[in-house]
Amino acid sequence: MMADIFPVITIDGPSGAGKGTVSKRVAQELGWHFLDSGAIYRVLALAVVHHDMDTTDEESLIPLAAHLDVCFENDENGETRVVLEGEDVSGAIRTEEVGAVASKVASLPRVREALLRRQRAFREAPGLVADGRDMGTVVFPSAEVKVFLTASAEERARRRYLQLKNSHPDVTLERLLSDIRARDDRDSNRAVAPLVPASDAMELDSTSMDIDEVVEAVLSYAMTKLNQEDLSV
Ligand SMILES: Nc1ncnc2c1ncn2[C@@H]1O[C@H](COP(=O)(O)OP(=O)(O)OP(=O)(O)O)[C@@H](O)[C@H]1O
Ligand SMILES: Nc1ccn([C@@H]2O[C@H](COP(=O)(O)O)[C@@H](O)[C@H]2O)c(=O)n1
Repeated sequence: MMADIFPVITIDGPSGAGKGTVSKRVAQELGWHFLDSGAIYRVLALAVVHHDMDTTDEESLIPLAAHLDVCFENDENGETRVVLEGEDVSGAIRTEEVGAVASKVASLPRVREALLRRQRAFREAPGLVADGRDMGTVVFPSAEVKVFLTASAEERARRRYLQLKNSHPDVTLERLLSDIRARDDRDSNRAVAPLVPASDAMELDSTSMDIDEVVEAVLSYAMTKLNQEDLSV
């Protein structure tokens, strides 16, 4: 497959570990493309809510996933706008409620399959940084560089709280921690593409690291791996 010639860095891990933030920064440093695969599941979840659909009805969700009318538009500040059926949903998809629906529909094997091609299409020149749960295990198993980014559930809830408290004054740390634990449990224990590190992934615990330290650690690991790949061809 032609697309396989472009290198991929995958960053998988649980909710709030910092995958999106770090992947975006790494992609900017390298001048590569960026795939936020969670946003695709979140957009699907929002469409399910908008259309008042049953999250367990796999047959009805497959066509919705396959023909999801979504586009990702980069604005002049480098921010990505997520547009679903013509409506800017960039903010609406970020709530824990939408995350919870996303993790329900993401447990349906044929829904995941329907989204595979859309995700793989992001592999373009000069390279791709992809963040999610199964980037290194299922979507890009041949990726040159794989990272599994974690942090304690308490630290992830704290990060999410700081992120949401101004826009959603009703959020509480306790509620976020229990939502994160429920989502971890669902994502890790589903039958298809569960949240597990790829056997060839570097595991990085960011609990006591700041964003710059994580970005630096990922870039330095990626450079080593990519140089090794160059030498082996
Ligand atoms: N190492 C870090 N230290 C402190 N805060 C961080 C760190 N990494 C990320 N954050 C902050 O934590 C919040 C969640 O980060 P981010 O959205 O990147 O996580 P994520 O793993 O992509 O989550 P999700 O999978 O739910 O989308 C953001 O507000 C981000 O700025
Ligand atoms: N590769 C992926 C990405 C996401 N999911 C599911 O979507 C939920 C929301 O993802 P965020 O990264 O935006 O939090 C997540 O809880 C997963 O259930 C997935 O299955 N595979």
